[in-house]
Amino acid sequence: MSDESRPHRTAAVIPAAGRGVRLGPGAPKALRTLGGTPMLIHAVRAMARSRAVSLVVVVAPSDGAPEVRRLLDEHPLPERTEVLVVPGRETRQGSVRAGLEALPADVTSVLVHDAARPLVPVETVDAVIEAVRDGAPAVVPALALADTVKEVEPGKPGEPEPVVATPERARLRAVQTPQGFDLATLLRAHEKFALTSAGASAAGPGPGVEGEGATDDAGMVERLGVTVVAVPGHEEAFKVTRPLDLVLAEAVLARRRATDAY
Ligand SMILES: Nc1ccn([C@@H]2O[C@H](COP(=O)(O)OP(=O)(O)OP(=O)(O)O)[C@@H](O)[C@H]2O)c(=O)n1
Ligand SMILES: C[C@](O)(CO)[C@H](O)COP(=O)(O)O
Repeated sequence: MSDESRPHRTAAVIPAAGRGVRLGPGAPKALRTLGGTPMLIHAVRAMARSRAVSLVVVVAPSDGAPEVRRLLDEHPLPERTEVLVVPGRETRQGSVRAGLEALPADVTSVLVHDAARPLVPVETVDAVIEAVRDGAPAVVPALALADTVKEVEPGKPGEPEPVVATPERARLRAVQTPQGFDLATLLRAHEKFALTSAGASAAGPGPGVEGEGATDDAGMVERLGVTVVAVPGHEEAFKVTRPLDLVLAEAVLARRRATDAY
């Protein structure tokens, strides 16, 4: 819960330490370019565009912190924005934790934003921050789905998989980042996750969380029994995961540069 007597300070943690295996061979995903600029720099700028974010912690590939520091120095941010770089860990959640551990004591709320979502608009960032500052302990930007979703019994790759259920689409959302949190709540969630699971819990998932451990930070907060709320996400906040996403990201960026002096 947020302490009303403390002044707000919001930081953003950007996990950028992944390899980008699904994108195919090449440099670590966050360092690959989009419109000539590393994806990570786009993501950092997306956070810094919000006047409410005064600190960005970049979690670099474990052997790439000096290179990331150099890139950040070459792409300066508004003066109001401080940037720290820390080395990442083996899993996304480990990398997020490394970023949280670097936060100074005056930070009260935090955004966790994938470097792999370079084009999130500032309106989405601000909507998440506003909901946290209004008292929600955990906030996710989310979109309704266009496809029908089936639950299957996973089989061997390439083999038909039996469908076991069709969840009601109107109740489903695809969640994006930045996800926003009261910092104390997210720290508690990470501590519990690290203690109970070292990844995936032998005791099975907590309330409202399916299989494979938590794939996002809000999922870990759900395990505490704390309510997570969704605010409208944005189509352009999509995650660059596979090669086709890179084509779409280049097109969105080219359109912005042509129309918005981006
Ligand atoms: N050990 C890891 C793994 C992931 N990430 C970050 O978490 C975000 C979301 O992860 P994802 O899109 O899955 O990136 P990768 O893990 O790089 O992708 P892949 O699974 O295809 O290798 C990315 O910004 C990625 O850099 C991280 O900081 N540390
Ligand atoms: C955090 C996330 O972007 C929310 O949709 C997503 O869960 C990350 O998944 P990934 O497999 O680590 O890319």
